[in-house]
Amino acid sequence: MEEIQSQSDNYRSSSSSASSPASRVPSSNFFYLRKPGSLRQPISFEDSPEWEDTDVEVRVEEGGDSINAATTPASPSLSKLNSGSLPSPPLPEGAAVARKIAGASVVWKDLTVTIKGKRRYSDKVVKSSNGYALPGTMTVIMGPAKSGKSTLLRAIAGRLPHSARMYGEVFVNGAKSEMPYGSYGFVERETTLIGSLTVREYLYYSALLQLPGFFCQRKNVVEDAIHAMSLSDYANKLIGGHCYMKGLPCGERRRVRIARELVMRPHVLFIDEPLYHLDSVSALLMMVTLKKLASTGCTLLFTINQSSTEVFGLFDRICLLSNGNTLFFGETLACLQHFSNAGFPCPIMQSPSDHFLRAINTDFDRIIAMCKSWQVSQTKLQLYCSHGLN
Ligand SMILES: Nc1ncnc2c1ncn2[C@@H]1O[C@H](COP(=O)(O)OP(=O)(O)OP(=O)(O)O)[C@@H](O)[C@H]1O
Repeated sequence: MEEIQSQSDNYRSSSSSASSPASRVPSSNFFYLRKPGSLRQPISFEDSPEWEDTDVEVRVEEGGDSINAATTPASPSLSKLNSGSLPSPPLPEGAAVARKIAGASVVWKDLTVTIKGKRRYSDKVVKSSNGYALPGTMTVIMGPAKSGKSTLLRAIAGRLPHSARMYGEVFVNGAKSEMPYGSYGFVERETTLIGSLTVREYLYYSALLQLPGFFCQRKNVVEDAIHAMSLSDYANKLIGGHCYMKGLPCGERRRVRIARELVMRPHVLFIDEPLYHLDSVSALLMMVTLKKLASTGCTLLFTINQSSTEVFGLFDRICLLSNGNTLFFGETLACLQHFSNAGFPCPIMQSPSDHFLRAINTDFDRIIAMCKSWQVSQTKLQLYCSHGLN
Protein backbone atom coordinates (compact mmCIF):
# COMPACT_ATOMS: atom_id res chain seq x y z
CA MET A 1 0.00 0.00 0.00
CA GLU A 2 2.84 2.30 0.93
CA GLU A 3 4.07 2.57 -2.59
CA ILE A 4 1.61 2.69 -5.37
CA GLN A 5 3.81 3.83 -8.11
CA SER A 6 4.16 4.00 -11.78
CA GLN A 7 7.04 5.43 -13.67
CA SER A 8 5.51 5.40 -17.09
CA ASP A 9 5.91 8.58 -19.10
CA ASN A 10 2.32 8.16 -20.28
CA TYR A 11 1.18 9.31 -16.89
CA ARG A 12 2.78 12.70 -17.22
CA SER A 13 -0.02 15.17 -17.49
CA SER A 14 -0.69 18.40 -19.24
CA SER A 15 -2.83 20.98 -17.54
CA SER A 16 -3.71 22.54 -20.82
CA SER A 17 -5.13 19.65 -22.32
CA ALA A 18 -24.52 15.97 5.11
CA SER A 19 -27.62 14.39 6.08
CA SER A 20 -29.62 15.54 9.15
CA PRO A 21 -28.07 15.55 12.64
CA ALA A 22 -27.93 11.97 13.83
CA SER A 23 -29.31 11.27 17.25
CA ARG A 24 -26.69 10.47 19.75
CA VAL A 25 -26.59 7.03 21.27
CA PRO A 26 -25.94 7.73 24.94
CA SER A 27 -22.86 6.21 26.55
CA SER A 28 -21.78 4.54 23.34
CA ASN A 29 -18.98 5.17 20.97
CA PHE A 30 -21.12 4.85 17.83
CA PHE A 31 -22.01 8.10 16.12
CA TYR A 32 -24.24 6.43 13.64
CA LEU A 33 -27.98 6.34 13.34
CA ARG A 34 -28.86 3.10 11.66
CA LYS A 35 -31.45 3.26 8.94
CA PRO A 36 -34.31 0.81 9.43
CA GLY A 37 -33.43 -2.37 7.61
CA SER A 38 -29.92 -1.20 6.89
CA LEU A 39 -27.31 -3.91 7.04
CA ARG A 40 -24.41 -1.54 7.00
CA GLN A 41 -21.88 -1.82 9.74
CA PRO A 42 -21.76 1.22 12.04
CA ILE A 43 -18.52 3.14 12.17
CA SER A 44 -16.82 2.96 15.51
CA PHE A 45 -14.91 5.95 16.82
CA GLU A 46 -13.09 4.40 19.75
CA ASP A 47 -12.11 7.59 21.54
CA SER A 48 -14.98 9.77 20.46
CA PRO A 49 -15.33 12.94 22.47
CA GLU A 50 -18.85 12.82 23.82
CA TRP A 51 -21.15 15.72 23.23
CA GLU A 52 -22.63 15.38 26.69
CA ASP A 53 -19.58 16.78 28.44
CA THR A 54 -21.57 19.54 30.08
CA ASP A 55 -19.52 19.26 33.25
CA VAL A 56 -16.24 19.90 31.45
CA GLU A 57 -15.08 23.41 31.81
CA VAL A 58 -13.17 24.18 28.65
CA ARG A 59 -10.81 27.08 28.81
CA VAL A 60 -7.95 28.35 26.80
CA GLU A 61 -4.60 28.29 28.50
CA GLU A 62 -2.95 31.67 28.53
CA GLY A 63 -0.19 31.67 26.00
CA GLY A 64 -0.88 28.05 25.20
CA ASP A 65 -1.35 26.87 21.67
CA SER A 66 -3.20 23.61 22.02
CA ILE A 67 -6.85 22.84 22.55
CA ASN A 68 -7.19 22.23 26.22
CA ALA A 69 -9.96 21.22 28.50
CA ALA A 70 -9.53 22.16 32.11
CA THR A 71 -11.35 19.93 34.45
CA THR A 72 -11.78 19.23 38.11
CA PRO A 73 -11.19 15.78 39.59
CA ALA A 74 -14.93 15.21 39.78
CA SER A 75 -15.45 15.11 36.04
CA PRO A 76 -16.59 11.63 35.12
CA SER A 77 -17.24 12.19 31.46
CA LEU A 78 -13.87 13.75 30.76
CA SER A 79 -11.99 11.12 32.69
CA LYS A 80 -13.82 8.56 30.57
CA LEU A 81 -12.92 10.52 27.51
CA ASN A 82 -9.26 10.49 28.40
CA SER A 83 -8.83 6.92 29.47
CA GLY A 84 -11.56 4.88 27.92
CA SER A 85 -13.67 3.14 30.54
CA LEU A 86 -11.08 3.31 33.33
CA PRO A 87 -11.40 6.14 35.86
CA SER A 88 -8.49 8.56 35.58
CA PRO A 89 -6.41 9.51 38.63
CA PRO A 90 -7.40 12.83 40.24
CA LEU A 91 -5.71 15.80 38.65
CA PRO A 92 -4.29 18.75 40.54
CA GLU A 93 -6.70 21.64 40.65
CA GLY A 94 -6.53 23.81 37.55
CA ALA A 95 -4.48 21.31 35.59
CA ALA A 96 -5.13 21.37 31.88
CA VAL A 97 -5.70 18.18 29.95
CA ALA A 98 -5.20 18.20 26.22
CA ARG A 99 -8.50 17.32 24.59
CA LYS A 100 -8.11 14.25 22.48
CA ILE A 101 -9.97 14.34 19.23
CA ALA A 102 -10.62 10.84 18.02
CA GLY A 103 -9.42 10.61 14.49
CA ALA A 104 -10.56 7.93 12.11
CA SER A 105 -8.56 5.90 9.66
CA VAL A 106 -9.76 6.41 6.11
CA VAL A 107 -8.78 3.95 3.40
CA TRP A 108 -9.69 4.22 -0.26
CA LYS A 109 -9.28 1.26 -2.55
CA ASP A 110 -9.43 1.16 -6.34
CA LEU A 111 -11.30 4.44 -6.46
CA THR A 112 -12.34 5.44 -9.95
CA VAL A 113 -14.54 8.41 -10.83
CA THR A 114 -16.22 9.41 -14.07
CA ILE A 115 -18.23 12.58 -14.50
CA LYS A 116 -21.13 13.05 -16.87
CA GLY A 117 -20.71 15.87 -19.33
CA LYS A 118 -23.48 17.21 -21.53
CA ARG A 119 -24.05 13.89 -23.26
CA ARG A 120 -21.99 11.05 -21.88
CA TYR A 121 -19.77 10.09 -19.01
CA SER A 122 -16.26 11.44 -19.36
CA ASP A 123 -13.11 9.41 -19.33
CA LYS A 124 -11.97 8.52 -15.88
CA VAL A 125 -11.16 11.64 -13.90
CA VAL A 126 -9.64 9.51 -11.13
CA LYS A 127 -8.24 6.10 -12.04
CA SER A 128 -7.92 3.23 -9.56
CA SER A 129 -6.54 5.30 -6.72
CA ASN A 130 -5.42 3.62 -3.51
CA GLY A 131 -4.33 5.22 -0.27
CA TYR A 132 -5.11 5.91 3.33
CA ALA A 133 -5.13 8.66 5.95
CA LEU A 134 -4.46 7.92 9.61
CA PRO A 135 -5.50 9.72 12.81
CA GLY A 136 -3.13 12.43 13.93
CA THR A 137 -1.53 12.80 10.50
CA MET A 138 -1.72 15.12 7.50
CA THR A 139 -2.17 13.42 4.15
CA VAL A 140 -1.95 15.60 1.09
CA ILE A 141 -3.27 14.98 -2.41
CA MET A 142 -0.93 16.80 -4.74
CA GLY A 143 -0.74 17.21 -8.48
CA PRO A 144 -0.88 19.62 -11.40
CA ALA A 145 -4.03 21.56 -12.30
CA LYS A 146 -6.96 19.38 -13.45
CA SER A 147 -5.26 16.20 -12.33
CA GLY A 148 -8.33 15.15 -10.32
CA LYS A 149 -7.29 16.22 -6.81
CA SER A 150 -10.60 17.79 -5.78
CA THR A 151 -12.56 14.95 -7.38
CA LEU A 152 -10.59 12.35 -5.41
CA LEU A 153 -11.06 14.30 -2.18
CA ARG A 154 -14.80 14.58 -2.82
CA ALA A 155 -15.03 10.89 -3.67
CA ILE A 156 -13.36 9.90 -0.40
CA ALA A 157 -15.59 12.28 1.57
CA GLY A 158 -18.70 11.01 -0.24
CA ARG A 159 -19.48 14.44 -1.67
CA LEU A 160 -19.35 13.86 -5.39
CA PRO A 161 -21.92 15.70 -7.52
CA HIS A 162 -24.89 13.73 -8.87
CA SER A 163 -23.33 13.77 -12.30
CA ALA A 164 -20.40 11.67 -11.06
CA ARG A 165 -20.10 7.91 -10.84
CA MET A 166 -17.75 6.33 -8.36
CA TYR A 167 -16.34 2.80 -8.41
CA GLY A 168 -14.23 1.31 -5.65
CA GLU A 169 -14.45 1.35 -1.89
CA VAL A 170 -13.87 3.73 0.99
CA PHE A 171 -13.43 2.34 4.50
CA VAL A 172 -13.71 4.43 7.65
CA ASN A 173 -12.27 2.70 10.70
CA GLY A 174 -12.55 -0.52 8.74
CA ALA A 175 -16.25 -0.14 7.99
CA LYS A 176 -17.49 0.34 4.46
CA SER A 177 -20.04 2.95 5.30
CA GLU A 178 -20.74 6.62 4.72
CA MET A 179 -19.45 8.89 7.42
CA PRO A 180 -22.32 10.10 9.60
CA TYR A 181 -23.24 13.72 10.09
CA GLY A 182 -20.87 15.54 12.39
CA SER A 183 -18.10 12.98 12.15
CA TYR A 184 -16.33 14.77 9.34
CA GLY A 185 -15.90 18.29 8.05
CA PHE A 186 -15.45 19.37 4.46
CA VAL A 187 -14.00 22.79 3.71
CA GLU A 188 -14.68 23.99 0.19
CA ARG A 189 -12.19 26.14 -1.64
CA GLU A 190 -14.50 29.14 -1.63
CA THR A 191 -17.48 29.52 0.68
CA THR A 192 -19.51 32.54 1.64
CA LEU A 193 -18.89 34.10 5.02
CA ILE A 194 -21.23 36.57 6.72
CA GLY A 195 -19.29 39.80 6.51
CA SER A 196 -21.42 41.74 8.99
CA LEU A 197 -20.55 39.41 11.89
CA THR A 198 -17.39 39.16 13.92
CA VAL A 199 -15.44 35.89 13.75
CA ARG A 200 -16.73 34.81 17.16
CA GLU A 201 -20.35 35.71 16.31
CA TYR A 202 -20.11 33.87 13.00
CA LEU A 203 -18.75 30.71 14.59
CA TYR A 204 -21.35 30.84 17.35
CA TYR A 205 -24.06 31.28 14.74
CA SER A 206 -22.65 28.28 12.85
CA ALA A 207 -22.59 26.25 16.07
CA LEU A 208 -26.24 27.12 16.69
CA LEU A 209 -27.14 25.91 13.22
CA GLN A 210 -24.96 22.83 13.13
CA LEU A 211 -25.01 21.38 16.62
CA PRO A 212 -27.99 19.50 17.97
CA GLY A 213 -30.35 21.32 20.33
CA PHE A 214 -29.35 19.39 23.42
CA PHE A 215 -25.74 20.39 23.08
CA CYS A 216 -25.10 23.09 25.65
CA GLN A 217 -21.38 23.61 25.26
CA ARG A 218 -21.53 25.73 22.14
CA LYS A 219 -19.56 28.62 23.58
CA ASN A 220 -16.74 26.35 24.64
CA VAL A 221 -16.74 24.64 21.29
CA VAL A 222 -16.51 28.00 19.54
CA GLU A 223 -13.63 29.11 21.77
CA ASP A 224 -11.89 25.82 21.03
CA ALA A 225 -12.28 26.33 17.31
CA ILE A 226 -10.99 29.92 17.54
CA HIS A 227 -7.98 28.78 19.50
CA ALA A 228 -7.29 25.76 17.31
CA MET A 229 -7.20 27.96 14.22
CA SER A 230 -5.04 30.65 15.90
CA LEU A 231 -7.80 33.23 15.43
CA SER A 232 -7.74 34.70 18.96
CA ASP A 233 -6.46 38.08 17.70
CA TYR A 234 -9.26 38.28 15.15
CA ALA A 235 -12.11 36.85 17.24
CA ASN A 236 -13.79 40.21 17.79
CA LYS A 237 -13.05 41.64 14.36
CA LEU A 238 -15.67 41.90 11.67
CA ILE A 239 -15.25 39.40 8.86
CA GLY A 240 -16.11 42.16 6.38
CA GLY A 241 -15.31 41.88 2.72
CA HIS A 242 -18.69 43.14 1.49
CA CYS A 243 -19.65 46.48 -0.11
CA TYR A 244 -16.84 48.91 0.68
CA MET A 245 -15.81 47.31 3.93
CA LYS A 246 -12.30 45.87 4.02
CA GLY A 247 -12.40 42.23 5.03
CA LEU A 248 -10.13 39.98 7.03
CA PRO A 249 -6.93 38.96 5.22
CA CYS A 250 -7.21 35.94 2.93
CA GLY A 251 -5.38 33.55 5.29
CA GLU A 252 -7.61 34.46 8.24
CA ARG A 253 -10.75 34.08 6.15
CA ARG A 254 -9.58 30.63 5.15
CA ARG A 255 -8.97 29.75 8.79
CA VAL A 256 -12.45 31.00 9.73
CA ARG A 257 -13.88 28.58 7.14
CA ILE A 258 -11.94 25.71 8.71
CA ALA A 259 -12.94 26.80 12.24
CA ARG A 260 -16.58 26.67 11.13
CA GLU A 261 -16.16 22.95 10.48
CA LEU A 262 -14.26 22.47 13.75
CA VAL A 263 -17.28 23.45 15.85
CA MET A 264 -18.59 19.98 15.03
CA ARG A 265 -15.42 18.44 16.46
CA PRO A 266 -14.97 16.28 13.38
CA HIS A 267 -12.94 13.09 13.41
CA VAL A 268 -11.83 13.63 9.84
CA LEU A 269 -11.30 16.99 8.16
CA PHE A 270 -11.22 17.32 4.37
CA ILE A 271 -9.94 20.61 2.98
CA ASP A 272 -9.90 21.55 -0.68
CA GLU A 273 -6.82 23.68 -1.35
CA PRO A 274 -6.16 25.26 2.07
CA LEU A 275 -3.30 27.26 0.54
CA TYR A 276 -5.25 28.60 -2.43
CA HIS A 277 -4.25 32.25 -3.06
CA LEU A 278 -2.18 32.47 0.13
CA ASP A 279 1.22 34.13 0.28
CA SER A 280 4.13 32.09 1.62
CA VAL A 281 3.90 33.39 5.20
CA SER A 282 0.13 32.82 5.45
CA ALA A 283 0.61 29.40 3.86
CA LEU A 284 3.18 28.42 6.46
CA LEU A 285 1.00 29.73 9.30
CA MET A 286 -1.95 27.79 7.92
CA MET A 287 0.04 24.58 7.71
CA VAL A 288 1.54 24.94 11.18
CA THR A 289 -1.98 25.50 12.53
CA LEU A 290 -3.25 22.41 10.71
CA LYS A 291 -0.30 20.40 11.98
CA LYS A 292 -1.21 21.40 15.55
CA LEU A 293 -4.78 20.36 14.86
CA ALA A 294 -3.60 16.99 13.53
CA SER A 295 -1.48 16.49 16.63
CA THR A 296 -4.67 16.47 18.73
CA GLY A 297 -5.69 13.28 16.91
CA CYS A 298 -7.80 14.55 14.02
CA THR A 299 -7.30 12.95 10.59
CA LEU A 300 -6.49 15.61 8.01
CA LEU A 301 -6.76 15.06 4.28
CA PHE A 302 -6.41 17.92 1.84
CA THR A 303 -5.47 18.86 -1.68
CA ILE A 304 -2.65 21.15 -2.63
CA ASN A 305 -1.22 22.43 -5.88
CA GLN A 306 2.30 23.13 -4.77
CA SER A 307 4.12 24.15 -1.61
CA SER A 308 7.32 25.61 -0.27
CA THR A 309 10.00 23.35 1.22
CA GLU A 310 9.03 24.34 4.79
CA VAL A 311 5.39 23.51 4.17
CA PHE A 312 6.28 20.26 2.43
CA GLY A 313 8.27 19.17 5.48
CA LEU A 314 5.08 19.24 7.57
CA PHE A 315 3.18 16.66 5.52
CA ASP A 316 3.10 13.06 6.68
CA ARG A 317 1.92 11.31 3.52
CA ILE A 318 1.55 12.33 -0.05
CA CYS A 319 -0.71 11.06 -2.81
CA LEU A 320 0.70 12.30 -6.09
CA LEU A 321 -1.77 12.51 -8.95
CA SER A 322 -1.27 13.12 -12.62
CA ASN A 323 -4.05 12.86 -15.17
CA GLY A 324 -6.12 11.00 -12.57
CA ASN A 325 -3.41 8.36 -12.05
CA THR A 326 -1.91 7.87 -8.62
CA LEU A 327 1.80 8.04 -9.33
CA PHE A 328 2.87 7.66 -5.76
CA PHE A 329 1.31 7.14 -2.37
CA GLY A 330 3.38 7.00 0.77
CA GLU A 331 5.44 9.01 3.20
CA THR A 332 6.95 12.24 1.95
CA LEU A 333 10.55 11.11 2.44
CA ALA A 334 9.82 7.91 0.55
CA CYS A 335 8.50 10.05 -2.31
CA LEU A 336 11.83 11.86 -2.54
CA GLN A 337 13.61 8.52 -2.56
CA HIS A 338 11.21 7.18 -5.18
CA PHE A 339 11.91 10.05 -7.58
CA SER A 340 15.61 9.77 -6.90
CA ASN A 341 15.54 6.04 -7.72
CA ALA A 342 13.65 6.81 -10.91
CA GLY A 343 16.45 9.12 -12.02
CA PHE A 344 14.96 12.42 -10.90
CA PRO A 345 16.81 13.40 -7.69
CA CYS A 346 15.52 16.61 -6.16
CA PRO A 347 18.05 19.44 -6.66
CA ILE A 348 19.28 20.92 -3.38
CA MET A 349 17.87 24.39 -3.94
CA GLN A 350 14.48 23.27 -5.23
CA SER A 351 11.26 22.71 -3.32
CA PRO A 352 10.35 19.00 -3.46
CA SER A 353 6.78 19.77 -4.51
CA ASP A 354 8.01 21.92 -7.42
CA HIS A 355 10.40 19.15 -8.38
CA PHE A 356 7.68 16.48 -8.40
CA LEU A 357 5.32 18.64 -10.41
CA ARG A 358 8.05 19.47 -12.84
CA ALA A 359 8.95 15.82 -13.26
CA ILE A 360 5.37 14.70 -13.94
CA ASN A 361 4.04 17.64 -15.92
CA THR A 362 4.78 17.78 -19.66
CA ASP A 363 3.81 21.47 -19.71
CA PHE A 364 7.21 22.30 -18.24
CA ASP A 365 9.00 20.65 -21.16
CA ARG A 366 6.85 22.55 -23.63
CA ILE A 367 7.44 25.90 -21.89
CA ILE A 368 11.19 25.28 -21.64
CA ALA A 369 11.30 24.37 -25.36
CA MET A 370 9.35 27.59 -26.09
CA CYS A 371 11.84 29.64 -24.02
CA LYS A 372 14.80 28.05 -25.79
CA SER A 373 13.40 28.73 -29.27
CA TRP A 374 12.62 32.31 -28.23
CA GLN A 375 16.20 32.78 -26.96
CA VAL A 376 17.59 31.36 -30.21
CA SER A 377 15.43 33.68 -32.30
CA GLN A 378 16.49 36.65 -30.12
CA THR A 379 20.18 35.78 -30.59
CA LYS A 380 19.67 35.47 -34.35
CA LEU A 381 17.90 38.82 -34.43
CA GLN A 382 20.71 40.50 -32.47
CA LEU A 383 23.33 39.01 -34.81
CA TYR A 384 21.33 40.12 -37.83
CA CYS A 385 20.95 43.67 -36.44
CA SER A 386 24.63 43.98 -35.55
CA HIS A 387 25.69 42.70 -39.04
CA GLY A 388 23.16 44.96 -40.68
CA LEU A 389 24.49 48.03 -38.83
CA ASN A 390 28.06 47.15 -39.72
N1 LIG B 1 -18.69 18.69 -12.00
C1 LIG B 1 -17.89 18.47 -13.05
N2 LIG B 1 -18.41 18.37 -14.28
C2 LIG B 1 -17.63 18.11 -15.35
N3 LIG B 1 -16.31 17.93 -15.28
C3 LIG B 1 -15.72 18.02 -14.09
C4 LIG B 1 -16.48 18.30 -12.90
N4 LIG B 1 -15.63 18.33 -11.84
C5 LIG B 1 -14.39 18.09 -12.35
N5 LIG B 1 -14.45 17.90 -13.69
C6 LIG B 1 -13.32 17.62 -14.56
O1 LIG B 1 -12.49 16.68 -13.92
C7 LIG B 1 -11.12 17.00 -14.12
C8 LIG B 1 -10.41 17.08 -12.81
O2 LIG B 1 -10.96 18.17 -12.07
P1 LIG B 1 -10.56 18.48 -10.57
O3 LIG B 1 -11.24 19.75 -10.17
O4 LIG B 1 -10.80 17.28 -9.74
O5 LIG B 1 -9.00 18.69 -10.70
P2 LIG B 1 -8.01 19.46 -9.73
O6 LIG B 1 -6.74 18.73 -9.80
O7 LIG B 1 -8.64 19.67 -8.41
O8 LIG B 1 -7.87 20.82 -10.52
P3 LIG B 1 -7.57 22.27 -9.95
O9 LIG B 1 -6.29 22.18 -9.18
O10 LIG B 1 -7.45 23.09 -11.18
O11 LIG B 1 -8.74 22.60 -9.12
C9 LIG B 1 -11.07 18.32 -14.89
O12 LIG B 1 -10.78 18.04 -16.23
C10 LIG B 1 -12.46 18.86 -14.75
O13 LIG B 1 -12.83 19.56 -15.91
